[in-house]
Amino acid sequence: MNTAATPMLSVENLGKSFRGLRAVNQVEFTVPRGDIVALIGPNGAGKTTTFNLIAGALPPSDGKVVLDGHDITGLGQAAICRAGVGRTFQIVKPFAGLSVEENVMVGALRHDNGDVEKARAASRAILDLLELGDRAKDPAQTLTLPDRKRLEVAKALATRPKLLLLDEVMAGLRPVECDRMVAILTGLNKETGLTILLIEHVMRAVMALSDHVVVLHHGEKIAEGTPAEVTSHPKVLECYLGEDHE
Ligand SMILES: Nc1ncnc2c1ncn2[C@@H]1O[C@H](COP(=O)(O)OP(=O)(O)OP(=O)(O)O)[C@@H](O)[C@H]1O
Repeated sequence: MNTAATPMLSVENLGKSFRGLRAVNQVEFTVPRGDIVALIGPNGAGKTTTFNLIAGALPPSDGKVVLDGHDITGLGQAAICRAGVGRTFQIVKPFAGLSVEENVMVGALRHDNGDVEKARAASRAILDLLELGDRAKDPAQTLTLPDRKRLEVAKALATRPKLLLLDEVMAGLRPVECDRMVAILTGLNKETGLTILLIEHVMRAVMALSDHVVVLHHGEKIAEGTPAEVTSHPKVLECYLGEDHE
C-alpha cells in the first residue's frame, strides 16, 4: 500500500554490468517524499548510470527500482516518464529551431493529450517559475548557458513529474548563477512539495540544497547522511583526495 510514509523512490540492490565492468553494484537508498537528495561521487562513480537505471534509459542487471510504491524496474523510458519520473541531461540540447516556449510545450503536450492551448498555458507558468517567462518567444538556441540550464529543468517539469532527476544542472555556472538555480529549486521544492534527486559536483549547491546525500565510488555506495556528515566521512575524504577532481 502506498501511504505518506512510502518513499517516493526506493532503489534496492541495484546493479549494472557493462561487459566485464561493474558500473553500479548493490546500490541501495531511498528518497523520501518531498525531500531533496543528492547523489555525489568522483568521476566514473556510477552516478549517471544509476540515473539511467531509474529513468529506464538502461535496464538494470539486478535489483529493483520502486517509485511511490510501484515497481518500475525495467519499464522503458516513456512508461517511466508517464509513471512520474522527469529528468534533465548533463549536456543541455534544446530542440533547435523551436522557441523557448515550444521546447517546454513538447513535454506538456504529452500530458495535455495534444491540447495546444492548455500545453501553452502550462508551459508559460513553468517558464515563469524558472525565471524564463520573458524569453518565451525567443529561439531556444539564443539562450546563454545559465538560461539553457533552466530551460532544461523547465522541459523536465513539463512532464509533471512526482520525482525530478537533475543531472549536473549547476555544471559550468558561475557562483551567482549557481545560487540563483539553488534558490529556484528550493522554492519549487517548498511550494510544490516536488521530490528531487540530483547528481552534483558543485558542493556549494549540494550543501545548500540537500536533506540527505548518498556517496558512490567505483559503483558502490560508500556513505550516506546529512551534507555535514558525508563531507567529514573518512571514506568520502579519501575517495575525493585520492582523485584528480575539480
Ligand atoms: N554505456 C556504457 N558502456 C560501457 N561502460 C559504461 C557505459 N556507461 C558508463 N560506463 C562506465 O561505467 C562507469 C560509471 O560511469 P558513470 O557515467 O555512471 O559515472 P559518473 O559517476 O556519472 O561519472 P561523471 O561524474 O564523470 O559523469 C564508468 O567506468 C564508465 O566508463
